[in-house]
Amino acid sequence: MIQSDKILAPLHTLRRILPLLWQSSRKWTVLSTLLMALEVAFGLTALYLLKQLVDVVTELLGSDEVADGLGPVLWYVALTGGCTLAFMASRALSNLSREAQGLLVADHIDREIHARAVRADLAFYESPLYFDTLQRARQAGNQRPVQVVGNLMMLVKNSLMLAAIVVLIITINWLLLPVLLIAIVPALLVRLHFTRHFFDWQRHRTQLERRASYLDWLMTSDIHAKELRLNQLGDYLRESYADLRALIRRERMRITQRRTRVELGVASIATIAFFSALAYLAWQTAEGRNSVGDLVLFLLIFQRAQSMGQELVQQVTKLYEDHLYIGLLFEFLDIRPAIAEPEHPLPVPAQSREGIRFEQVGFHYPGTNKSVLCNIDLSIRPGQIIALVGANGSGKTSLIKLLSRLYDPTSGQITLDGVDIREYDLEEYRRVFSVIFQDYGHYATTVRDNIRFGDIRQPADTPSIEEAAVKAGADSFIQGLVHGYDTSLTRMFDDGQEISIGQWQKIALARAFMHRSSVIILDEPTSALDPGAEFELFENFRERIDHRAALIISHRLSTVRMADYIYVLDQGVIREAGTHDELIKRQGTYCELFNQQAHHYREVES
Ligand SMILES: Nc1ncnc2c1ncn2[C@@H]1O[C@H](COP(=O)(O)OP(=O)(O)OP(=O)(O)O)[C@@H](O)[C@H]1O
Repeated sequence: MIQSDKILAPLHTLRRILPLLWQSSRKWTVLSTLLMALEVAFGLTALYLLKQLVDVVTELLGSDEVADGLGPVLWYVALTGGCTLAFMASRALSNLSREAQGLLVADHIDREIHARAVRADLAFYESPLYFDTLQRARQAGNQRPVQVVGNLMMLVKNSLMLAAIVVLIITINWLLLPVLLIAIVPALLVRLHFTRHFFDWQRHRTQLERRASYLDWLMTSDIHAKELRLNQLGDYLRESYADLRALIRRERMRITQRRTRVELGVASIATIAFFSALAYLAWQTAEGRNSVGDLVLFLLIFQRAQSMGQELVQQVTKLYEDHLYIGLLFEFLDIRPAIAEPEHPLPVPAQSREGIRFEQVGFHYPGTNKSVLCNIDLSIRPGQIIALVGANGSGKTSLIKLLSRLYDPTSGQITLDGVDIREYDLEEYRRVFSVIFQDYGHYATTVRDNIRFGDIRQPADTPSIEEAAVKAGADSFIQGLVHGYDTSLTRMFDDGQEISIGQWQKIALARAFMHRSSVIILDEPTSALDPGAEFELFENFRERIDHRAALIISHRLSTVRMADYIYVLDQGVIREAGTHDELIKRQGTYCELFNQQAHHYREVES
């Protein structure tokens, strides 16, 4: 059963490749298959005609009517020449169409990989398995599906030619057939074995390769360039990289050396078999049981058969390898997000009445069992400004991730107007929010696009971009840039300009203001802003956000103070909740934190 599964697996791969080729480019798929079939047909016909020509010439040489026989000879010459020309033309066109098809299929596969990557659950990025699968899919290469069809055609062609040669060998002496098998079959088995072995090794070694790529990236990217120089990490990283590469190289060489030894053994057996056959034929010829012609034919044909067999072995190995690697590609393409659309999604209410409620929500990250949030009850009513306060690691960002459905709770539920948010259309639901995370994006594109990414459905020239920048306090510095809103940011491409971290944060704020969402979520929105900018942002915050609801995370309690309601998180649990005045009166954690910060300022003042 297992064996038959193994044999049928390449057929299964083929069944998946064909629709992929068909989806990528119907026209080129039909054309290149047709041209490849023509190439094979003309190639075989030309060979057959050549054989006929030789037969006719041989017959003619033996007859007295040479002049009469010239007609058919010329006829065969013309036919063979025409066929050879047609073979060359179809081969050239077939190569051309395969190349065109290859480019389209490669782009199609990239698109499919990107489609999976942008929809994959956030949880995937937290699992090394995701990166391994992605790396392997990339390793598989986007040209393989096209190669498979080409290799398959060549395999058919070579098999037919080998079959013809086998028939010829049998006509000399059928006992020579096992010799041919000894020359081909063990080599095939050895190749298949080592292809699988190498594939398994590579699969097993994906993380090591990724670690090496990571070190390479550390040494060559700009992100760590400052620390790398100041902490003089260069030599350490180079050594670590060299050690990893040496380990990978050693393991690989070990496999290659073993393969070379076994292949040499197999080739020696084939050679011994060949010379034994030769000796046998020579003996038979000496005994008069074979003609000298048979002996010469054997020498000529057998070598041809052997090289044909080698090609065949290569093609079968290649097909097997393609099947293994394409499996890796499909492994990635088969990834399905767990945060999925419900079967019958509900439309999100245009105007929320009750707002959002967390009801006894608990959460731990996939693959861990540490509880990050526990029995959370929290509500955000329309137009209400909520603040979340808590020490590092208390679960504030995780709560936002649940709210924006980047993860689903492990217990309890979150509702919008009384309906579990898992019932809503996912994309529509996510549009309820505009979020800036602490690690917001720095996009290497224009200022305009950096802001427009907050609501990509808007046109590039929408005045909303400038309005959002004004609200975020970013407009004045943007006007001062060389090309204003059309300035390209980061130094990654020509004409790009770098800006300060605080300026990046203002652009991220503008991005959040760009989208006319019902709820604005800001995770540490002012950590890099100067006090003046921060004061300006929160001075008339409610008007700035057009009286929409907001959820703000901040360690600066001066910012938190203006919120309508404050939740204090501690180790994933809500310890206190209330307005600023209520919490101060309670004299709990919030009051203590607030007094610590206020005391510090008072000290500075005095
Ligand atoms: N992707 C993750 N996978 C597993 N655990 C995580 C992940 N992200 C955060 N955690 C854990 O969850 C807990 C809460 O993290 P979270 O980022 O929500 O805290 P936070 O309150 O936002 O902290 P900070 O104030 O430092 O931003 C921490 O103990 C952290 O180690």
